Amino acid sequence: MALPPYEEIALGSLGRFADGTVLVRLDGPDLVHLQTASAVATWLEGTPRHAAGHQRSDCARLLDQIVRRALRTGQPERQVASRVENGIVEVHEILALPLHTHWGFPVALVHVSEPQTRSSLIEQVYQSTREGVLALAPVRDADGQLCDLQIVTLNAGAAQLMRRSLDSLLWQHLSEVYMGHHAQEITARLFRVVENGGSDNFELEFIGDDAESYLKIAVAPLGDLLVVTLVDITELRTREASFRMLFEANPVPMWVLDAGSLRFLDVNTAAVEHYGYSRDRFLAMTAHDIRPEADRAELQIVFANRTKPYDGERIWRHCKADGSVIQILPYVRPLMLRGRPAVLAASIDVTERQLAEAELRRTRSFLDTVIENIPAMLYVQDAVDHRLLLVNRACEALLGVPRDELIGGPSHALFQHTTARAVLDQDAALFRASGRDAIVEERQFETRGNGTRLLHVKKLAVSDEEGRPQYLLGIAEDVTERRAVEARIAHMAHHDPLTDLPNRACFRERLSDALERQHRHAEPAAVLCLDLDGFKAVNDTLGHAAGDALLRAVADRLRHCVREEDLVARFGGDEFAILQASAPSPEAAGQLAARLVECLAQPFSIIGQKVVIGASLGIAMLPGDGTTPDLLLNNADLALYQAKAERRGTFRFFEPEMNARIQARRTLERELREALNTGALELFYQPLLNLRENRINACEALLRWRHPERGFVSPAEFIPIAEETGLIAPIGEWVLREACREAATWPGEIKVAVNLSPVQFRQQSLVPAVVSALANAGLDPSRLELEITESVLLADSDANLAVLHRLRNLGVRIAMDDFGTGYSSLSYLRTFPFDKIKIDQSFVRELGVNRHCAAIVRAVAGLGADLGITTVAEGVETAAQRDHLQHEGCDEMQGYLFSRPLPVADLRQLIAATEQAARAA
Ligand SMILES: Nc1nc2c(ncn2[C@@H]2O[C@H](COP(=O)(O)O[C@H]3[C@@H](O)[C@H](n4cnc5c(=O)[nH]c(N)nc54)O[C@@H]3COP(=O)(O)O)[C@@H](O)[C@H]2O)c(=O)[nH]1
Repeated sequence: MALPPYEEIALGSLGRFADGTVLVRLDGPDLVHLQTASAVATWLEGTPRHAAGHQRSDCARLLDQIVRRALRTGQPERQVASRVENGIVEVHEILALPLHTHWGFPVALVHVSEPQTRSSLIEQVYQSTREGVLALAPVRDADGQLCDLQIVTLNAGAAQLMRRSLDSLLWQHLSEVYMGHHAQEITARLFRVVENGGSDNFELEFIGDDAESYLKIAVAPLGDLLVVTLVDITELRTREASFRMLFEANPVPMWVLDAGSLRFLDVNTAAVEHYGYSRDRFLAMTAHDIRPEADRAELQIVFANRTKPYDGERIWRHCKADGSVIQILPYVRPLMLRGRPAVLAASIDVTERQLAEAELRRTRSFLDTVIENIPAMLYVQDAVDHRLLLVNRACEALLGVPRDELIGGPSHALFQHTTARAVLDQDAALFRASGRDAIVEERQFETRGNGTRLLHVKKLAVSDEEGRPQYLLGIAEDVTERRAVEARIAHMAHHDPLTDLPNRACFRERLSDALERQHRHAEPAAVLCLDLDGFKAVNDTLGHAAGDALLRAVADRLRHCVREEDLVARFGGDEFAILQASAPSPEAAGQLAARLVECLAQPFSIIGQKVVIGASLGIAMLPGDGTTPDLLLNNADLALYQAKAERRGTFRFFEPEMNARIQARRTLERELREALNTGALELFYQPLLNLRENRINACEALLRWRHPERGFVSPAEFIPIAEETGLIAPIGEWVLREACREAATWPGEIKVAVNLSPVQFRQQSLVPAVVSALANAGLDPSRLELEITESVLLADSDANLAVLHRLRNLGVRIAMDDFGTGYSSLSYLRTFPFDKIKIDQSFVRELGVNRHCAAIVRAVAGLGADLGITTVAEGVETAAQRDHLQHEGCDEMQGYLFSRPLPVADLRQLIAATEQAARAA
């Protein structure tokens, strides 16, 4: 574009300034030089116009920048620019002025001044460097010997480092310059370079007037001159000192190793103290030496392949001087020391930490084992989302769900909907209470894999430091079986195992409740004590299995006889009790007792046999007959005792006087037991006179109890007691032995008669006892007559008949006593071949008074004669009775008329007298 004359005129009007100007236009993104003065073109390194593709000089770039800045700001821009050419530095001032023109595009007028200064670049560098540079010229004496050095040039840096002005140092002899306490050493080293050539490098401390500094000094010859370079290394030295201090005073064991040989180059005090090796010993060792043999190869590999510091990557083992091995975590940094690669290592002893961590791991493992193996289900769930975080093995087993399915799932999903809802509500309540109270409960859970289980659950809320609910810890024990066993044990503790009826303890509790109700609501009730009649015989004859079966059958009947609100209990043996609740009156209790008697009197079928027993009952009413369970039971028992004593198969109400009566009876029982042991029992004998020959045919042994206070106690009084208490067995055996022994002393034709109780037939020992008595006495069996009553054949007839046959087979004679008093006396004569019939004394007594009795006596005497059975009349007290009996054909008589029962000595006399009289007749 050709410049319009106006611009040329404008430039021309600048006069000599125009030589240093350039007019620049902004053309789009480019700057176009419209008019460039030749001086500026030269300044721009001979590139008068900027052309695309040309390498732009620094000056052109500078001009470009300042123009753009001026055009952008619309303000004049000024800058100083240095231009280096042939080692000469020219400094120009550049001024850019934005112009307002009518051309419509931005134009700037730039003025580049004449060089303001022109200087040598070397000189500038030499003067501006902070390093000191001096040139020293040798000074020789008259002999040509080097005696000093003279500063022939120095830069500002040298003057500053020597803390003097440049002018004061220039041309000075070195000997005149203060160089501190190293002056001699410095001079000597400089002289050596002058004399020997070569170069020298050294460092020294330079102490000035106010501060000390460290200089690194390099000396090199330059022709005849010495060039000395001074570098301030004070900062470096300070850093080194700091490092040294950090290293040495560091509480962490540290050392520096040669990277190649791994030899210790330096160790700090902490290392010496911690490892126990002296510093010298350390410095004589390599890093291998402080490691166990087995770890050394690995160390070598690590150092050979290491590309980066192995900071705390792994634990190493180090050996201390005392032989102990420690675990350390190394932190290693590579560095250069004295020109050689080295490593700085810090070793943190983590032995304690490792031990603690190992202990922690062990503890954790132990706890894991405990948690895993406790037989209770243990789980932890998140407090917020209820997800299970931990479950143990028992948990899996109990729920029947694998752990993987449990963890992460909501705890309530384990249960059915209703249970889950209740569990959630309960957990929420627990967290609301801030975990102050644990929840303990037993609940039935419907598990996914194990059906319904009864769990004893304890739940604890675990909160964070701020008290926010964090976890819920649950411990649950499956108590399904235990509770069942406990219930069974509780049942057993309160029930009789044979009949499953409540036992005495349970009865007492219920009786206590009944008393309480009676006390509060005046509810009457009755206690009925029941004892089976004839149970022992079943047990003895049919065996215990039959006895047990009978007791179970009795229990069933009793259950059916009472109302639901009543209670039937078994106290043991054949003792039962009934608590008749809300018994309206003694009549109602009596009706129940009668019903029970009636019910139990019905035959039982036990192991294929028909068994008939009975029951006796005693009744005590609440509260009149006692205000405590024990008293009521005791009084009902007294009533039962009375019932049994009077007549079996009946019941009695308690009466206060029973107590005294029964106490007396119990005293008698105790004394009878003592009598048997102390020899207070003895036998009297009453002769049975042959009515035809007037001779003694036999003598009946009649038991007597010589009581120390009461005198003779009648057998009619104590035999029933002996039968009830079982004492009849030893007493009966004693009578047999004693009677046989005595009879053996009598004339040979006189027999001895011994009474047998029906109870003795229940003893398996009866037959052996008879055999033994006969054998011991040496008595012929035919001289022993055993008297039995109808009752022997009444109960257990088959078994007792069998015993009778066995006895008779021994040769013993069997007599039917009290004949005529029973209902079936005659039929028994058909049942068993009796040897003798004793007509009961009640018939004899009425002879001559009651014609029926005479008829009966006649009939029995005739029957005996016809059947070949000896007939005896008992209780003959008068001659008329004797005559009558003699007339009717009775064989023998027994009674006071001839003789009362006599002590043995008297009997012997009577026998002798009778024998003598008979012989005389
Ligand atoms: N099992 C056993 N029973 C025995 C034994 N010893 C006796 N007894 C039975 O005791 C009952 C009472 O006997 P006891 O008081 O000895 O009375 C007997 C006679 O004393 C009495 N008796 C004899 N003669 C007369 C008389 O003329 N008048 C009169 N009032 N009583 C007289 O009769 C009793 C003998 O009766 P019994 O036995 O029926 O022959 C009694 O039942 C004895 O059986 C024993 O060791 N074991």
